[in-house]
Amino acid sequence: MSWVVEVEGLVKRYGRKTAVDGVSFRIAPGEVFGLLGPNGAGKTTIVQILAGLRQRGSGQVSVLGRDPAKPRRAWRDRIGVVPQSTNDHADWRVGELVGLFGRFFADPLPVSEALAQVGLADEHDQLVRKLSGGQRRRLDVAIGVVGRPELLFLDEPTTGFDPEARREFWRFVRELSGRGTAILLTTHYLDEAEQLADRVCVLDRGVIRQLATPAELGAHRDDAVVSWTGPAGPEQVRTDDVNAVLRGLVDRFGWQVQDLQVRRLSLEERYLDLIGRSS
Ligand SMILES: Nc1ncnc2c1ncn2[C@@H]1O[C@H](COP(=O)(O)OP(=O)(O)OP(=O)(O)O)[C@@H](O)[C@H]1O
Repeated sequence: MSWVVEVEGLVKRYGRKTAVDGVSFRIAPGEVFGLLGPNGAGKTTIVQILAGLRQRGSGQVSVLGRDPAKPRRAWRDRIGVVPQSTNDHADWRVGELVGLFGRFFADPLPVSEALAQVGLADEHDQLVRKLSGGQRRRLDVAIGVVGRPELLFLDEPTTGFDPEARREFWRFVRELSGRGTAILLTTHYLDEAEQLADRVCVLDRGVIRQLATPAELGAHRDDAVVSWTGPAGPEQVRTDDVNAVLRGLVDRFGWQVQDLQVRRLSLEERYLDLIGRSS
């Protein structure tokens, strides 16, 4: 297997702050790889290093078979980057702008096709400043895919989207990966990673807490939450021994335990555990 991305022992420091602390992972062709983590986890730093936009401190990195620290024109043609925030280009028309970026690539998509892929076909002649927030973000993505990248970096692509726009965008990402594009997606949203990613890398404070498929991430939820209403009001405990908790409750209240509920730990709670922010 030839990996699209190979990262081994990546470290990046900004002054005395260690932003990325010994991270290793690989991305396969056509894979959607989710980098999930809270603010400051190191996601953008990793994307920038892999996209050749920032120098690493130490470690080995190979992207499409090359070291991104020494980017070449032909290599850049094979990747697409949708950064977290982009310049505005407010007075450009949508189609002109995508066409301009397309000219940087050897074999760009026709503008109409790039716009159609992100659902902006009808906005070809629209001024960028007249687009909604969600439409602008889709324009960023059209610019990211116009060069037919083999690997696309999407840095928090759906921040500010309404639920419908997010679902549409998710459909687009699935189509793109279905056509063979590998995608590195950074996100704060657990549901987005769960929906889109073949594998999810949970990152916190520069360290990988877990690297697993979404199903595996959920499968580790051994703990349960038992809740009831006692004399002082609602109470709950987390436990890996539900029977012991239930026996304790019966000892206290007899068989009249009010509002008794037992549920599995949610994926969200599991994620918060992983990043050390227990609910
Ligand atoms: N240019 C910089 N100079 C100094 N520190 C930086 C710089 N860029 C990032 N950092 C710090 O490095 C850490 C990781 O930042 P990074 O932007 O990579 O995280 P992130 O996971 O992308 O966060 P967010 O979700 O908020 O975008 C943070 O503590 C941040 O403050």
